[in-house]
Amino acid sequence: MSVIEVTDLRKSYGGRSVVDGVSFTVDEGEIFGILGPNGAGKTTTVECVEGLRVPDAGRVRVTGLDPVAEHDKVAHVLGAQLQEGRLQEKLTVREALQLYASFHPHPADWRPLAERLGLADRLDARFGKLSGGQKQRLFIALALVGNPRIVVLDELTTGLDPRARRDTWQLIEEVRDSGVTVLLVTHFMEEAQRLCDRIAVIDKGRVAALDTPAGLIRRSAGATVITFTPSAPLDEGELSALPALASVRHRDGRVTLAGSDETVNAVITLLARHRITAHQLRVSDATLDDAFLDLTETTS
Ligand SMILES: Nc1ncnc2c1ncn2[C@@H]1O[C@H](COP(=O)(O)OP(=O)(O)OP(=O)(O)O)[C@@H](O)[C@H]1O
Repeated sequence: MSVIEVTDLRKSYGGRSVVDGVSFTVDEGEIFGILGPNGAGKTTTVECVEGLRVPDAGRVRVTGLDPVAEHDKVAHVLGAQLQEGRLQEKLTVREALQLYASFHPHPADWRPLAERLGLADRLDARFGKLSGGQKQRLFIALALVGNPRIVVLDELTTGLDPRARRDTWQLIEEVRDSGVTVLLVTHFMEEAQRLCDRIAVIDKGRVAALDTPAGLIRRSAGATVITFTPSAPLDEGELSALPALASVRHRDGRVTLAGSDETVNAVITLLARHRITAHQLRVSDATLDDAFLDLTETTS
């Protein structure tokens, strides 16, 4: 069952189109990622879902509700993460949780929520004194305190160290496991690959691809990557004529080819023919990073 439906969403600022016909649906219980380069229109899209911006055209429904016309009802089913500047420095964790719980008709009990998010011993700490990771955990708690069915998290782990980021990922999985649908906006491929059931790659205001992380990798042109240091220079013309080749890169004497299994076999034959040895030969599957670059480059 879809809990979010976005159909042909459009939004311009000062005549410049930043969201240009975006459509996707989010199923109940999934972690749905919105991934894209800076300025792609990700935040504008999710803010239309939250009812914070009014679309120029298109249709947005959250559990069947219109986020603009029925904003109050949507605010109770959809929990949005606050942007950092929106919480007063002097507010304590307890006060923030109590305040946000008071906005909702059927709030969650904030005490076990604080416990679950590792904030139980920080209840009297002021917001301004929290670490980056603690602030992010508080934002998740505030987004969940209204007992929403859906939570929107935008660039949640930006600025966190690797450990805090991993802890936050675990929390997001726990939130999903508790039955809440997650709409996650992110820049980080690793984050999207690890967490998301499906991802919409947004580029220049359009959906460039929508699939599972594995599906996005499969559909990118260079799904297999082969890297080696040749014992003698290779002929560029012969390299670029390899079958199913998506890209060739040279760096510090190493050659990296993206393509398919066919490319791998052909380059090995080519090397053997020229009696060139491939040192430190590595063959690997492309990552979501490779797929992302491929997908966002080809839509220009
Ligand atoms: N209120 C506004 N008025 C004018 N332009 C805006 C406004 N909000 C966003 N923009 C512009 O619209 C474009 C898309 O912005 P948006 O924040 O949706 O992108 P994004 O994909 O979330 O980017 P980022 O990853 O950098 O946050 C950007 O070029 C931005 O400068």
